[in-house]
Amino acid sequence: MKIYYEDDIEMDVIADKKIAVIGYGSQGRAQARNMADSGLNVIVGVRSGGNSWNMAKEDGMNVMTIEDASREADIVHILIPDEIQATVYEQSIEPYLTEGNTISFSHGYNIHYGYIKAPNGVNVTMIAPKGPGAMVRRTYLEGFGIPGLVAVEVDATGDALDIALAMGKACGFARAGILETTFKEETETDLFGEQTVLCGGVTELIKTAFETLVEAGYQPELAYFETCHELKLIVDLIYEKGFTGMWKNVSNTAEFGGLTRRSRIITQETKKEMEKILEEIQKGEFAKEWTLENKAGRPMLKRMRELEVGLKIEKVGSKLRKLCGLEK
Ligand SMILES: NC(=O)C1=CN([C@@H]2O[C@H](COP(=O)(O)OP(=O)(O)OC[C@H]3O[C@@H](n4cnc5c(N)ncnc54)[C@H](O)[C@@H]3O)[C@@H](O)[C@H]2O)C=CC1
Ligand SMILES: CC(=O)[C@](C)(O)C(=O)O
Ligand SMILES: [Mg+2]
Ligand SMILES: [Mg+2]
Repeated sequence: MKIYYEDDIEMDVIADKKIAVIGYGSQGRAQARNMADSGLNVIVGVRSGGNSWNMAKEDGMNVMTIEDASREADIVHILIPDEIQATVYEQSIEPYLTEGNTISFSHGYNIHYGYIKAPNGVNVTMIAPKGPGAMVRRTYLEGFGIPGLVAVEVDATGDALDIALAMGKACGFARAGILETTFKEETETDLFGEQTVLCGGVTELIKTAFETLVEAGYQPELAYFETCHELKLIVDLIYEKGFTGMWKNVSNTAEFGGLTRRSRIITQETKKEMEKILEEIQKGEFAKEWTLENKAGRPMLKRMRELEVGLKIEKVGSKLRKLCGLEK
């Protein structure tokens, strides 16, 4: 395991390079601004006249079409949604690549599953934050950063790793540490983490606990505060102090109850299901399912989004977040 920090990384390898950030969404806006604020020559490549174009202009970025940015740049950092990267790459990026260029990602998905293949002579690298775009920007401005992952799939120029690390340092990731990995390991662990814990698992856990209390007749507002709102405060303790530190900060009652009951909630059955989900990721079955969903116009995702918005916890939560000023 190799972790790189600020002092391990030289910036001169990209000091005179043009870096095109393709996409100006969660990661694109954050990483483009961080790299520009770190003194790099950043171009934002987005669709002409769209919301991202206008936002990037308002942020004072050097904005071009994806084609022009890809033609102009030495490094093309692709930060558009995973499910459309292959199409946009084929139509608007690959035709403009030249020998010695680098294509760079913040998720290994399209390279790992073979949806994007780089031409000979082009580096393929990844510099990926382990956190959402908003936190990439916020922590950078606070003088710290989000931990990052770095990987090199193709090193055509002999300095692909140095290039990726310098980009990560410019984004602030080296302040927290950049861990060396592979496209395969990043892709499989990122998909697994977001499906079973970070996004999927945690919302199902909260939703189920909230519904259990409400169906038992408790006030929905109290159920929301107990099972959702307070979770951030507990996770912040784990983030800062680990399990042991968190247990030290809650009551002995909570500690005894939590330690004796948690394995009745996340059971051996749960572990078996996690192993099955990981296998689906490793075999490419999830990627195939996501590709088919997009080809069909995302019917399942649209339906699930409608159901999510209609959840009781969303209605109760929105009311309470507005009352305390968290939500506009
Ligand atoms: N969202 C996150 O916090 C994280 C995302 N990533 C990775 O970063 C990459 C970018 O993800 P996000 O920033 O979440 O994407 P996003 O969904 O926020 O990107 C939206 C942006 O992509 C562009 N875009 C959207 N549709 C387009 C189209 N059809 N043609 C051309 N441009 C289009 C627009 O500029 C738009 O603002 C992905 O590979 C993702 O897996 C990695 C770590 C965390
Ligand atoms: C924020 C992040 O790291 C995720 C959950 O992997 C993602 O947005 O894809
Ligand atoms: Mg992730
Ligand atoms: Mg992800």
